[in-house]
Amino acid sequence: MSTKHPIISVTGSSGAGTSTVKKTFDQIFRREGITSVSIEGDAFHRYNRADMRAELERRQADGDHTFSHFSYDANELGELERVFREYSQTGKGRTRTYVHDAEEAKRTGVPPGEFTAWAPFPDDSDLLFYEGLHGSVVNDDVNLAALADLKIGVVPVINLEWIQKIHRDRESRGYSTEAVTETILRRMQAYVHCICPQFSETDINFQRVPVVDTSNPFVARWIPTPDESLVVIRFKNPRGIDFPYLMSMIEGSWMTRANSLVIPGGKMDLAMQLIFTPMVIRLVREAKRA
Ligand SMILES: Nc1ncnc2c1ncn2[C@@H]1O[C@H](COP(=O)(O)OP(=O)(O)OP(=O)(O)O)[C@@H](O)[C@H]1O
Ligand SMILES: O=C(CO)[C@H](O)[C@H](O)COP(=O)(O)O
Repeated sequence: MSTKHPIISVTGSSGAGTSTVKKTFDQIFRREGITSVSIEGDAFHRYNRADMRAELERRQADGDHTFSHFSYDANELGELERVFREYSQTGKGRTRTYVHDAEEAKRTGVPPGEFTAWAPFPDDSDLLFYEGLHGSVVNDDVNLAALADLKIGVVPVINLEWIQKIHRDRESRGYSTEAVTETILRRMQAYVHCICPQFSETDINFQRVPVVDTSNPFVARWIPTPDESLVVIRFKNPRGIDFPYLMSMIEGSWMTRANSLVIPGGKMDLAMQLIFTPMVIRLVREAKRA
C-alpha cells in the first residue's frame, strides 16, 4: 500500500469485463485531471503463444491437464509484485503488451501471440491502474493484494462470464465456440484455485447477474444486455460507504445485505462513477500530501 504512489487493481477472469471497467476509470481520470499509467495483466504471461502451446502439450503429455493462463506458474507474478512494489515506492516501473489479435498487432507492430518490448512507465503519474487476471493474488510466493490500495473484482456469474468470453473470443480473436469451450474447460482447476480466491481479497466486487435465461451459455446468441441484468455490488468494508446517497442517486437500487447493494445492470457505469470518483480523488489527494 502506498499513499505516495497509489495502485488500483481490477481483477477478473478472461472475458469478465475488466477492460470494459477500465473505460469507466479512464472517464473518471479524464474528468478529474488524473494521470494514470496502466498494466494489462496479460503482459505478465510467462510464455508467448507458441511457447505456451508447447508447454501445454508437454504438461498434458506428463498427465497435467490443469495448466493454463490462469495458473500462477504461467505468469511472471514475482515480476508483477516487483513492479507493484517499485511503483508504490518510486512512481516508476515498466510493463509491456501481450498482442492477442490483428488489430493489436497493427497498433503495436508486433505479431499476434508475441510480447512487445518492456517499456518504462511515463514519469509523473498520479497512480498505477492494473486490469487483468491476478491483481489480488495472495499465495506462498507473492502478495499482490497487500500492494494495491484499491482492489476491485469484476465477477459476472459464471454462465454470463462464459457467454461474454465466447462472444469476445469469437468476434475479436477469431476462435470458434468449440475452441473457447475447450479453453474454459482446461482453465477450470486454475479458475477455482487461482482466480476465485482473489475475490475474497478485493475491496469491492461487481457481480453482473442476468435476469434472462443463460442456462446453456454455449448457445447464447448474444451477451445479455445491461438492461437484461442486475449487478450485485459487495463492499468488503461497508463502513464509510454512503448507501442512502447511492440509493438516492441510483434509481431501482436496493440493499440485500449490510455490505451489498443491488442495482439495475444499466446503472453499472453510473454506480462506478459515484463509488470510485471520491475514492480516486482521496487516493490522489493523500498522495500529493505525502
Ligand atoms: N457490463 C457489461 N455489460 C455488457 N457486456 C459486457 C459488460 N462487460 C463486458 N462485456 C462484454 O463482455 C466481453 C468481454 O469484455 P472485456 O473485453 O472487457 O473482458 P476482459 O475481462 O477485459 O477480458 P480479457 O481479460 O480476456 O481481455 C466484451 O464483448 C464486452 O463487450
Ligand atoms: O485472454 C487471456 C487471459 O485473460 C490470454 O491472454 C489469452 O487467452 C492468450 O491466449 P492466446 O494467445 O491463445 O489468445
